[in-house]
Parts: sequence; C-alpha cells; structure tokens
Amino acid sequence: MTASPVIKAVTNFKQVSKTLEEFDVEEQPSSLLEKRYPNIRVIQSAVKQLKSDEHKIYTEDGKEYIYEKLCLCAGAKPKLIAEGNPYVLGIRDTDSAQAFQKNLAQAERIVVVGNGGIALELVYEIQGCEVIWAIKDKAIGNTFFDAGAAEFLLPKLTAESRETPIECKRTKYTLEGSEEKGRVTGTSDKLGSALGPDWHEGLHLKGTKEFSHKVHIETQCEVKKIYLQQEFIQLQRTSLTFPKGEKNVEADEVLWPVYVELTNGKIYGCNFIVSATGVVPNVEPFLDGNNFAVAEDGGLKVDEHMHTSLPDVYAAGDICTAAWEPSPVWHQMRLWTQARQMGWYAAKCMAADALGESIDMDFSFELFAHITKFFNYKVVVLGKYNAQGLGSDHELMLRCTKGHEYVKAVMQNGRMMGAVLIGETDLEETFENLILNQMDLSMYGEDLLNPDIDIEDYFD
Ligand SMILES: Cc1cc2nc3c(=O)[nH]c(=O)nc-3n(C[C@H](O)[C@H](O)[C@H](O)COP(=O)(O)OP(=O)(O)OC[C@H]3O[C@@H](n4cnc5c(N)ncnc54)[C@H](O)[C@@H]3O)c2cc1C
Ligand SMILES: NC(=O)C1=CN([C@@H]2O[C@H](COP(=O)(O)OP(=O)(O)OC[C@H]3O[C@@H](n4cnc5c(N)ncnc54)[C@H](OP(=O)(O)O)[C@@H]3O)[C@@H](O)[C@H]2O)C=CC1
Repeated sequence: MTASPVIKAVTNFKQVSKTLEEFDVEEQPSSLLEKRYPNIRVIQSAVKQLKSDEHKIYTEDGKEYIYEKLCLCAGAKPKLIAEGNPYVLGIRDTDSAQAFQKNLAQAERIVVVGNGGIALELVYEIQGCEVIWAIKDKAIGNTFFDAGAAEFLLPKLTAESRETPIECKRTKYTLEGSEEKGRVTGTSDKLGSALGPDWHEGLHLKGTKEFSHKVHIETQCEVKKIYLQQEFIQLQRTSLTFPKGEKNVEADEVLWPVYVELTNGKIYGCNFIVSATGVVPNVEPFLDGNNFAVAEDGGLKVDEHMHTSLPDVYAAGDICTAAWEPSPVWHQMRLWTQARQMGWYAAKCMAADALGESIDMDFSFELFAHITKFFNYKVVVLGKYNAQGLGSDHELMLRCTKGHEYVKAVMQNGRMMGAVLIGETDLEETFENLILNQMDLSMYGEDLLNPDIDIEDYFD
C-alpha cells in the first residue's frame, strides 16, 4: 500500500564487497511490479489509520484491510528549522526537489542550513546563485566525515570551474511539477518516496546569475530568527538595538524577500532558505492511537527481527529505530542502503515467523558500510568511521594526497574500527575485511597506510 503513484525500484545493483552495495533508484509504474511478481498487488492509497488491536488498516479512499502481518515502511519527513514558513524549503521527494528547482531558477541568493548529505550535495551542484551555507560545526560534512576530510574536499567547493558531472542517461524521477503556493513554490502535503543516489542529476540546479559557483560558509552558527521583508524593514526602523546594516547586515543594495539572523550575529538576505537539517520518522498521524514503543529520535523501535513492540507489526527503513544490541562496528543511519537491507531482512523475518522458523541476523548488520559521491569524489565510509562511541581511546591513521585521495583508518587497541576512503583508493575490500576480522594490526604500525606497500596482497 503506498501513497505515491510510482514505485521505487533498485536497478543496476552491484555488490561492491561483502557489505558495500551500489545501485540506482528508479521510479517505475506499479503495474510493472505486479507484472513481474504476480503475488504482489499494489494499492495506491495513503493509509489513514492503523488499528493494530483489530489488525486493520484504513485507507484514504475509504477502504479497510485486514492483515495477518504488517510491515511499516512509511519513511521519514524533513525536520525543518521553521515548519510552516513559506520561505523555508525541505527536500525529500520528487515534488519537493522540483519545487526547489523552480524557486532556484528565480533566485540570486539562497541560504542553506545543515551540514549533512543534502547540504553537501546541494552546495556543490548549485550554479548561478550565491549560496550562504550555515553550519553548526567548524568543518563541512559532519555527518559523513571529520575536519581532515573536509579540508581535503574544500578546494573542490571553492574552485570556480568544476568538472562537468557525468551525464545521467536515464530519467530517474518522473513525477510532474508542483503547485504554486505562497511566494515560493511550495510542495503538496502528500509524502512521496525519498530521493536516492544521484537525485540531482535529472534536475537543472541553476539560479539567475551568470557566475558558476559562489559559496560562502558561515561556521559554528545556527539560525536565530527568520524575518520576512516587511518585518525586517519595520525592525530596522523601530528597534534601537537591531542591526542597521553597517556591521552585521552585509551592505546590500537590494531588498530581499526574507532575512536570516544567525547566532553569530550576522544577517543575510536571500530569496529562500533550504533546511537540510535531517529527518524525523513518519509516524504521525496515521499511527496515532497505537501504543508503539518509540525511540528518542521518534522512530518505531524494532528488535533484531525487525519486529515493533506491537504483535504482528514489523517496520523497516527510515521509519524505524534499531533497538537491538548492535555489532560494535554497525550503527543505524537513515540511508537507502540500510532501508533496502532492512526491508529485505524484514520480509525474511515475517516469512520465518509465519512458518515458525528461526532466523539469524542478516550479515549486512555486521558492519556499517556506505558508498556515495560528494564533490565528484567516490566516498566510502566503513564501521565507526568518525570514531563514533569509541571515546578518546582511539588513534587515527591518515594518508592524503591533495586532490587525489584521502584515507583515514580509525584504530583502537591495534584493531581497525572504521575508515573513510575518498577517491579511487581501491582499499574498501581490504579495510572491510580488516574491520570484520578484527585482526591485531599493531605490528604493522604506520606501514598499514604506506602507499609503497600493497596491503591488498599483504592481507590476502
Ligand atoms: C535528497 C535526498 C538524497 C538522498 N540521497 C541518498 C543517497 O545518495 N544514498 C543513500 O543511501 N540515501 C540517500 N537518501 C536517503 C534515502 O532516500 C532514504 O533513507 C530512503 O529512501 C528511506 O527509504 P524508506 O523506504 O524508509 O522511505 P521512503 O523512501 O521515504 O519511502 C516511504 C514511502 O512511504 C509512503 N508513505 C508515507 N506515508 C504513507 C501512508 N500514510 N500511507 C501509505 N504510504 C505512505 C511514501 O509515499 C513513500 O513511498 C537521500 C534522501 C534525500 C531526501
Ligand atoms: N549521499 C548520501 O548518502 C546522502 C544521504 N542523505 C540522507 O538523507 C537524509 C536527509 O539528509 P539531511 O537533511 O542532509 O540530513 P543529515 O542527517 O545528513 O544532516 C542533517 C544536518 O543538519 C544539522 N542540523 C540539525 N538540526 C539543525 C538545526 N536546527 N540547525 C542547523 N543545523 C542542524 C545536523 O547537525 P548535527 O548532526 O550536529 O545534529 C546535520 O549536520 C539523511 O538521512 C541523509 O543521510 C541525503 C543526501 C545524500
């Protein structure tokens, strides 16, 4: 049962190593899925309400369905800095991405807030529009890497000329445009599927200006307040303490539709704001009235069999929070890769439960592994790649060739616990093995990253 008219399909799946997977995500009509798998019937209608004590779901088209077992995969919603403000956009699905593209086409300057996946991709891709990027941290990309890797990547962002991205041969996201709402083009309230790898390739992310890229980064700050143009003018006129434009507001000739005051005291006018500030699991309102155990991050708690706290209800993907004791080198992140693995494993668990069979935890939860692309570099993150939860008792080993590769290994008690590999390092399989087998590597010391030693052969 799905609220969106298209089905997301994983295509060109490639097992890069034991745990690393690469694939494309395509929108396909649901009829194709039904044709390929005759046991599947797709019902396109949003679920309005779940009554888990009756084993029933009610859909928006007025129908009700009884289930024996149910798996909830309703994803997550963008967690916006100012919910309801028409100048604050989030990006989640095809609709919201197209709304963003439409607004960008009219824009001279935007403010991007957040320091994770979406912000990293946006600031690199946007052309012809000035970007003020406001981040809480000292360095860019805090959810994926550390300050060292950020330093490595930064020249790519500030370079005036960029490589032309490899052209996307397929139309991956196909929904038609969105409605006009307010002064920036809004999105409908219907929640579509979250975008996946290379989501921006089908979009034309260009503003009104002739220059290529212009990104200004404001570090260690958050958004304090957002002012609409009239509010801003009024405050400038009436408030003695409000900055009048000499010091804190950059000397602008133009009046902007909206102004952002940052906690570092600076104020920027812009056409609109992108809130790329993470997600919250999509549990309301359709799950209201059910007594689910919910984790601190708002996700439905699932055990090692993807089972929620309610009988016969399972959950997978962004909506759930892994509440089992994880492997020391795995953690949850709301990513396509994990949503796919969880969905696949949840299906196996449901089948095993129905047949009264036992099932072991899937191997993909042994090691956190993610492969992606930032600033046109291949990026692989493994295990506790940012030393998450390792305390101060760990060491970092680094190898970096400017503009070419960045290799970081996180070591604890002589064992490799995580790694960040940027560029074509060819080390992912070896490092994956070293993390999985927890071999004592103390005797190799710094040779572990010595470029003259072919460690692939060494550990074969
Ligand atoms: C811009 C962007 C770029 C991303 N890039 C990457 C990337 O490069 N790599 C990566 O690994 N991850 C990426 N992600 C994250 C990834 O998209 C998500 O982790 C993943 O889609 C989660 O899958 P899901 O099935 O849990 O949720 P979703 O893909 O969001 O699917 C949820 C589905 O539930 C439906 N639904 C919601 N409510 C209801 C209801 N009440 N009734 C019926 N149906 C309902 C929705 O219509 C939707 O089809 C990106 C996310 C975004 C927003
Ligand atoms: N290539 C890839 O793999 C991509 C993956 N994605 C995934 O899509 C989902 C949505 O992406 P995104 O929105 O970027 O989420 P992310 O979770 O990746 O990043 C959110 C960022 O916003 C920051 N933040 C949170 N609240 C505030 C606030 N109030 N003010 C300022 N900053 C704030 C977070 O900082 P802090 O961590 O300190 O709270 C973090 O830096 C994520 O699950 C992400 O992993 C998206 C794009 C690409």
